[in-house]
Amino acid sequence: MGSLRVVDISKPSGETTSSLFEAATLQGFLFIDGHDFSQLEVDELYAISQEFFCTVPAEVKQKYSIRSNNIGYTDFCNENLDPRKARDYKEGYNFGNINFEDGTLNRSIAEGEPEDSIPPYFKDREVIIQNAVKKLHANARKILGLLAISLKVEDVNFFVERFRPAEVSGTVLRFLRYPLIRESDLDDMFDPTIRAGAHTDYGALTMLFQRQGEQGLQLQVDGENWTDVDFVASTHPGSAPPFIVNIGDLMSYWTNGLLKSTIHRVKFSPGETRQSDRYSIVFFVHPENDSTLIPVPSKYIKQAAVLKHDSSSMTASQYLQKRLAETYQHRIT
Ligand SMILES: O=C(O)CCC(=O)C(=O)O
Ligand SMILES: [Fe+2]
Repeated sequence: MGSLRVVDISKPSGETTSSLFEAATLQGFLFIDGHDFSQLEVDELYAISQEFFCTVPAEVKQKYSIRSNNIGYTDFCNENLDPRKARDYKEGYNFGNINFEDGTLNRSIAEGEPEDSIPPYFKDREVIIQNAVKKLHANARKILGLLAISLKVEDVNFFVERFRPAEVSGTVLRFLRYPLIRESDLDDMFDPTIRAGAHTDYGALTMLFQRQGEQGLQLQVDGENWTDVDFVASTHPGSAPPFIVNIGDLMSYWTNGLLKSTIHRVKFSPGETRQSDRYSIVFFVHPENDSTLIPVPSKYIKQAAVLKHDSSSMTASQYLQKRLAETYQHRIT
């Protein structure tokens, strides 16, 4: 497999949708250029993420530990993306239950549920994060609309109607930090080269910013070999680099496997030459909680059915709960 396709969505055309379709059906991974994020905006998000992980004391971060609603802080070795392997050496913070219309983060939705308060460090920088999630969600809806066209879905609004900005969904913004590991830091607890175990994503789409010199993401397209995802620069001056988009399990269910939810992981080579930690910013896009996972009405999908999934009786939120339970294995409440 060569490097990933770059699709520019700034002026969508027939070529854009066919390119998107090819990448989503063949690799399940691609780069999106022509989004509306400037380099400055993304740098600001990285700066917030970095300062949070490196300056907020561990006991404060732990006060906001991740709960079963997938909101909060996840500590080193808490998560098992590949449940057969060692736990992941990374830390992260998830914002969830977001209202993408007004940008409210971590809103409480179920009556009687304790509120997911935002760590004060983030609270002080809330507006920047709110603006970013609103834009991420708008970009996601644009990509979903283009996918609906490329799939020839009978109702071209099929996807966007299931991702309304103010409705409750499992959509999450996640800051991740994978610390640099030196030979002297190694112990037997974990495989030092695997930073996030092999997995597929649980949602519909994932959007991911990675920085130059901090690669490590790998895909397994053929079920055997791992391919590195390189860094790609934007063709638009002043713009942030293209973000990576990958197809998640729900989109695969919706399309009878026509769009690929590809296995991936984060791995660094032993004796790696990086000088710093790796940070990534990930936006996991989920449909409204009660969306069912029926194949979308498209002749194309009927004809091309690759996989018949037995998921039609499940909703998006039931599927998310099932996958989170496997990942955390009783380590969250
Ligand atoms: O950090 C990355 O590059 C990818 C992380 C990932 O695949 C995930 O959290 O689902
Ligand atoms: Fe992932």
